[in-house]
Amino acid sequence: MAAVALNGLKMAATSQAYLESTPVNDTRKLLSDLCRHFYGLGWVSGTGGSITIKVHDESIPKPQQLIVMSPSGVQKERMVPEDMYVLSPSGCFLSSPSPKPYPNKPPKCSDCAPLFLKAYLMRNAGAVIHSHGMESCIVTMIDPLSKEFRITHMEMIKGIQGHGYYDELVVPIIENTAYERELTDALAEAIEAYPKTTAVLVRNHGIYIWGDSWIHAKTQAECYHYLFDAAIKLYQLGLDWSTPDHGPIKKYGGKTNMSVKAGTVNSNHETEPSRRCIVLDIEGTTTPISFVTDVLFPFARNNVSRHLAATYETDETQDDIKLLRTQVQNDLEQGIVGAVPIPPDDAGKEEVIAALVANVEAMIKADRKITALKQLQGHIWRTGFQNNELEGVVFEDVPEALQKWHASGIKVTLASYVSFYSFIFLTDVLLTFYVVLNF
Ligand SMILES: CSC[C@@H](O)[C@@H](O)C(=O)COP(=O)(O)O
Ligand SMILES: [Zn+2]
Repeated sequence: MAAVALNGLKMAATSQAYLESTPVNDTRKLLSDLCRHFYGLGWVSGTGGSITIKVHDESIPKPQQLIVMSPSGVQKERMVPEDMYVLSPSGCFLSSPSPKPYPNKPPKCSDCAPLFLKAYLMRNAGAVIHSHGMESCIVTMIDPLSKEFRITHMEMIKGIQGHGYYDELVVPIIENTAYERELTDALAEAIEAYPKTTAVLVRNHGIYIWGDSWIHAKTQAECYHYLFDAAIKLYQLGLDWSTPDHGPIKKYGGKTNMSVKAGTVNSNHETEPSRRCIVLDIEGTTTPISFVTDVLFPFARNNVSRHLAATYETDETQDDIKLLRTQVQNDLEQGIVGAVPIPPDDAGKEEVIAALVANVEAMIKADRKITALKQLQGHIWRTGFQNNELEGVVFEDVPEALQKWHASGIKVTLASYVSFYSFIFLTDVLLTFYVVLNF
């Protein structure tokens, strides 16, 4: 007989015959098969992780069904049906594996047993999986102070009992301890506090997942791991997995609003935003190259004389002239084509400017990337922007991108081969963000 009546209920018989029955043996085999599969997924490597399944018997209510559990500290992918423990519903050992020769350790039931029993008792589970999957570990480390993992608007949430696509999935996180059994009370408290949850994360360790049956536990375990993996990848992309649109991670008052916040913890146990930076080129990135070649360069070339004449007495232009003199002197010594001597200052402003213009035109024609030329061009462009003779251009998606990155705490730096002054005056958008982000 597979079951006996007790108090009007049927419960698993503990006869040797039942312990050797097909349902028990099938469950032993199923458990070893699943563990081999889970090893392939990285859930039970290095002897970590564990699994337990109730012996399904239609004639026995689940709370009275026997429990099959994996042994402790063994190569989980190499377990065979005979290695399993069989326990009564209350956790008494009914069958233990035989010792194996050296180098195997003496058999011992999984250290997770008291935790598994909590899930059976408190949630009437049919199976419990304890995974050491890397994603279940790392997702608890992104914010070491977080007590929950939250995610929404992901199709795989539908694989978690009682959840739809639009629901927010909340998984409690408990703190790890030196020994697995010491997690028991915290796990029970989390199960109590989160009536909807079918899993509890253990920080820096892994996760316990249960379901009505082994299929349900496995399905959910796959969905949980998928969601943790997605969350980590979204985080690496600077995206917030916890919000419906999974947009850039936002910061309020220096803190992110993610349910598991980004960043590191400083000595005051405050989360600091992670340091991330995007360096944007101007030409061809924020701004069409044609703006530089067709507008900026011709403007500088056509306005050298006018600019020098209008600003000749200023310190800035005198500094530009000084740089040009030094450059031209070197060029003359090296026989650079187009270099012409610049008369001394007392030769008169017009003569000096005429020589400067001749040199600058030759430098532009030769497309020389020299500081003396770039500095002067930058000043000419700045004057052009200030007088509204030049108007900056950016691609249409630039303002929104800058806004998003800025809001998510990403530092944006602009770089240009043309000139410092060429880009900070390109548009109000670039100027605003340059000032906000760099000063
Ligand atoms: C790598 S050792 C991991 C164990 O300490 C424990 O966390 C674990 O998950 C497995 O326990 P076990 O007793 O082998 O079932
Ligand atoms: Zn573990």
